[in-house]
Amino acid sequence: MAGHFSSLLTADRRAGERVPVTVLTGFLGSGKTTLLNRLLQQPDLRGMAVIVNEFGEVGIDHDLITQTSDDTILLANGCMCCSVRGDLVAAMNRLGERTDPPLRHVLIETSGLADPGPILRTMMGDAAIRGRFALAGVACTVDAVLCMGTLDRHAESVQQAAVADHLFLTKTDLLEGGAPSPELLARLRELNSVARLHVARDAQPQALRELVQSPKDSSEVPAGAMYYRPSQADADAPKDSAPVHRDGISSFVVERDQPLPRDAFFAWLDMVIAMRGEDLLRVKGLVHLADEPDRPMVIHGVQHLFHPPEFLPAWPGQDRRTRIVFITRGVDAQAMDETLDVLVHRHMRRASPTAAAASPKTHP
Ligand SMILES: Nc1nc2c(ncn2[C@@H]2O[C@H](COP(=O)(O)OP(=O)(O)OP(=O)(O)O)[C@@H](O)[C@H]2O)c(=O)[nH]1
Repeated sequence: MAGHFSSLLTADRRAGERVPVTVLTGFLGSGKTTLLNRLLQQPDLRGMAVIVNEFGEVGIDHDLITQTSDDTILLANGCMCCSVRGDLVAAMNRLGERTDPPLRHVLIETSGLADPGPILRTMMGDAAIRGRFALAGVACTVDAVLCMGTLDRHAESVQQAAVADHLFLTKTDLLEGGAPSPELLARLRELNSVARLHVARDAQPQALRELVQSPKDSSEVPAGAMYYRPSQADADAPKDSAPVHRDGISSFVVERDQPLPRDAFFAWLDMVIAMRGEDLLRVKGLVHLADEPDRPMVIHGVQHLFHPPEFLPAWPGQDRRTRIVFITRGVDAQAMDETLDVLVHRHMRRASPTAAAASPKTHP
C-alpha cells in the first residue's frame, strides 16, 4: 500500500498559481512586530497581506503595526497553533479570493507563544489552503539579550528557532560591544545549523523582504529552492558535525551524488514518515530522481504531513545533488542514511542484479 508521501503524487497541484506564504515567528517580545514594521516601511510591497495572531483578549500588535490597511488581518484571542486555526484557514481562504489588487505574498506573524509546527501543518494539511498557497519560508526573531535564558525555559522558543529557515538576531544594539558572543552564536548553530543567521540589524528588513518576495514568480522558482543558499557560517562550519540540541533536536542533511531511483526514494520517505513522523519537525529538500534528470523534485514536510512534491522547471544551479535537510527530535541520522542506501541497493538488485553488484553506493 502506498504511504503518505507516495499518495501525494496523485494530488492536485498548481505550483505556478500558488501564493507564497512566509511565517514570522519568535518568542514573546523578541522583535517580530518591530521587524515587520521595518519591512513595511520598504517600498513596493503591493500585493502583500499580513495576518497577525495574538494571544490575549485584546489585539495590541495590530495597533503597533504602523501601516495597517485592509491587507492586515488580526486573529486575536487565541493562539494560531490551537484555537484560531479555523480562523487562519478562513482568513487565508478569504485572501485567496481577492483579485484587486492581486494577492502576491502573505506574511503570517505568529503569537510569541505559538509552536509554528501546527501552523505549518495547516498549510500542508488543509487541501483548500494547499491548493492556493505555498510555504515560502519561516523567519524567526531571536532576542540577542534574553534568548539564552528563554531557550532554557520555554520549549516554544526552541521549536520556533529550530524550524526556521532564517534567524534574525534582534537587540544586538543592546549588547556590550554591539556583537553577539561566540556562545550565543554557537547555541543558535547547535539548535539550527541550517538556517541563515542575520546579525546585522540594518540589513534585516531587506533580508526579510527577499524571503517574502522570493520566489518572485512562483512558477519559476517554487518554494523550497531557497533553502539551499548556505550562509558563510554554514560554509565555514565543519561538515562532519551533526549538531544535537540539548532538547534532543538535531539537524542534518541527507545528500546523494547519484540520482535516486524513484521507487526506492518514495519507499524510503514513506517509511521514514510512518516510523518517525512525529519526530520530523521539518523536512525540506531537492531530490534528483533518476527518471527526472533535468528537474529537481522539491519536498517539504512537517511531521507526518508532506506537501505534494513539485518539480522545478530546471536545476537552480550547477549542483545537481539530492540534498534534504532534516530537523528532527531524536532521529538517528546515520540510520536514516543507511536505510536509504539499503533501499536503493535493493531496487537496483531487482532491476539489474549484475549492475547492482558492480555499482558504487549512492552515498557521497
Ligand atoms: N533596542 C532594541 N529594541 C528592540 C529591537 N527590536 C525590538 N525591540 C523592542 O523590544 C520590544 C518588543 O518588541 P516587539 O517588536 O513588540 O516584539 P514582538 O516579538 O512583536 O512581541 P510580542 O508581540 O510580545 O510577541 C519593543 O519595546 C521594541 O521596541 C532592537 O533591535 N533593539
